[in-house]
Amino acid sequence: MPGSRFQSGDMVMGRWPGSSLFYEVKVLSYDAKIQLYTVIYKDGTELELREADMKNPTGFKPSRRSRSRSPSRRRSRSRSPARTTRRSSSRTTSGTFATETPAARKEPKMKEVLEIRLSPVVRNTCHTHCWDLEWLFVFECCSAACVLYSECTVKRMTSEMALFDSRSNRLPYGSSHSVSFPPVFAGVSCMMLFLPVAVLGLMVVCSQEDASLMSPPSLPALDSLLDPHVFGMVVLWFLFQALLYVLPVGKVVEGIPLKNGEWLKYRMNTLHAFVLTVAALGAAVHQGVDLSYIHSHFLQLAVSSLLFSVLLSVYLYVRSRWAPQDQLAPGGNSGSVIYDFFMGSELNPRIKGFDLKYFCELRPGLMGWLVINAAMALSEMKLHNLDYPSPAMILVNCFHLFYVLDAYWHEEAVLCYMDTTHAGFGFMLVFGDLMWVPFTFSLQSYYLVYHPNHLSLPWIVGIVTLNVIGFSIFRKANSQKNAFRRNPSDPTLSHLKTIPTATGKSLLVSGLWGLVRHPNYLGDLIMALAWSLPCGFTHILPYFYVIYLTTLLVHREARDEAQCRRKYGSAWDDYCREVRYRNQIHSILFKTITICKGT
Ligand SMILES: NC(=O)C1=CN([C@@H]2O[C@H](COP(=O)(O)OP(=O)(O)OC[C@H]3O[C@@H](n4cnc5c(N)ncnc54)[C@H](OP(=O)(O)O)[C@@H]3O)[C@@H](O)[C@H]2O)C=CC1
Ligand SMILES: CC(C)=CCC[C@@H](C)[C@H]1CC=C2C3=C(CC[C@@]21C)[C@@]1(C)CC[C@H](O)C(C)(C)[C@@H]1CC3
Repeated sequence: MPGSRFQSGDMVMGRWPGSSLFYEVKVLSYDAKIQLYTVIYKDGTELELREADMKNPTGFKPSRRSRSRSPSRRRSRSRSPARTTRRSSSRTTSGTFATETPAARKEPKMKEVLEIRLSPVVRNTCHTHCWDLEWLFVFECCSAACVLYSECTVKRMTSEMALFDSRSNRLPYGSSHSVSFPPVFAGVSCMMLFLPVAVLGLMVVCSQEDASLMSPPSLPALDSLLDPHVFGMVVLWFLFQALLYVLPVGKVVEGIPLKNGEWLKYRMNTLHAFVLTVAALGAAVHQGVDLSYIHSHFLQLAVSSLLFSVLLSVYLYVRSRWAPQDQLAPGGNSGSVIYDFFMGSELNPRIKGFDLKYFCELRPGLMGWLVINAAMALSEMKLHNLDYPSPAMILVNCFHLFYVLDAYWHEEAVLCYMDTTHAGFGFMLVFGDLMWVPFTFSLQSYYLVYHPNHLSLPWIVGIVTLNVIGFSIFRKANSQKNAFRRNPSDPTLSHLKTIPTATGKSLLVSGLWGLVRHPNYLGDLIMALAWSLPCGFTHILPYFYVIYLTTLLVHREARDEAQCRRKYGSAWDDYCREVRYRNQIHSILFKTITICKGT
């Protein structure tokens, strides 16, 4: 391998992506064009690494800190004869550094080939301009949050295939699925603290005249943040939406089959609920209720939503302790309180027929987001003495409204999304649905209240066109896949080319799914960009949503690829050969993120 530092066959230390841990790897090849080494870890995991993520073993001083420090790890070791054996064998063979990769610890039986590409280092980053620093900062935060979110979910999803102790539904001790996997355990704890603080921090910065992440925020008094009156309003909002959910209107459909062969029923009435909410709010405004209260109490509302999310998560955790085993999410009882609290144990927690996860995913948060947007438009008019909201505010409001209405129109499809079918309902999703969605997705309209941005007609046309393109891709891709999954022999889909798999399901290889893998993510990202552009280019903050979604979907895509490869085996490889492109925006942005992380 001329020109490269390491030669094929060399044993070196390679960084495990997303962590600071190094493991022994063997160099297989080097691609000079993309400057990446293909390496193989001891458990068979093959990855592509850049040179900066590889070190010479000579003089390498690894540490075992992360292993020995994790209390949960210590606990599970001592309880687990299997782990003791494994540990001692790994210690004797590994010498002074870790030889098992996290993947091996997670899934000892299955060797997976992850498609993670780390990009070559580009050293000329521009740390001089404040805007660039902001980018870097937001990238860092988002990548950290989303990597951890993904790692947690990967663990949960891969554990579906693990052998469960049939009586307790605990993962077998010593199995790779124990929650002591250090980045996950530490990640869970950090995320629970970091995410709410991040949301509040973004909101504070957004309300400042200079909404730069680099300027010191003027922090509000802590005791002003929790207002019992505002908390009461949050509870009322939740109860009002719950009331609309149980109204006997709208058709009832069956979800996907559960482990016990049961089919849960769901009432489809989000659109009815939306219309009734608009009517109720219209009546309230007519009666003199001032919606700009939402703007003036924005932080207090977020803190109350956080408190509500915590209380709901505690309730979910406690009730999951008594839940029958067949109602738990895959790997839903890991044995770690903190992990189960965060990830959620029950798959579909219900109170009688009231499905808490399905309700939270679509209603209080998404509808709350729209109400916040409307309140921001009113506040903008009030603050700047306008007869109408500004064009930028109208665009942002319309785009978001359209996105949510689309989700409601295709409500049934949500029953098949990964979060509904696989994820437990715990703090992560509760917080995501009730705080993250309404308070970060509305940052653009909040930003515009204090930072008006003039849009010329060509810009408006350009932005609307971009949103239409993004939406068309997003909708067409999701509809094609959903229709195909619902009824593969639908005559209207007979023209689509497919690849059969051993599971009996087929993979679409034509239409949008034949052009690029995960075209739905691409459409979502293009829309996200169109939502930020009305806010101009003065600050990075309105682009938070694009950055969040990119990082989330990049990892979601990597996770889904790994999962599909395991599920469909060689048929998936055939699909990848046939559809060579992954979502290209992902690759570019993922590379940018890793470059930023590496510098
Ligand atoms: N706004 C936001 O914050 C977020 C939005 N989203 C959006 O939610 C939507 C759903 O996302 P998500 O559930 O993650 O993923 P997808 O809807 O893309 O589902 C992935 C699954 O689709 C199936 N699949 C993949 N390729 C093919 C193919 N070629 N033919 C047939 N089936 C295939 C596989 O499942 P199987 O084979 O088992 O059917 C795979 O596991 C997306 O549009 C995404 O953009 C997601 C997260 C956050
Ligand atoms: C970092 C962190 C707290 C992550 C939590 C992630 C959740 C906020 C998102 C996971 C998947 C989501 C989806 C939507 C909203 C965001 C969450 C909950 C969604 C309901 C938005 C509307 C779309 O049309 C959708 C239905 C496709 C989408 C489904 C996934």
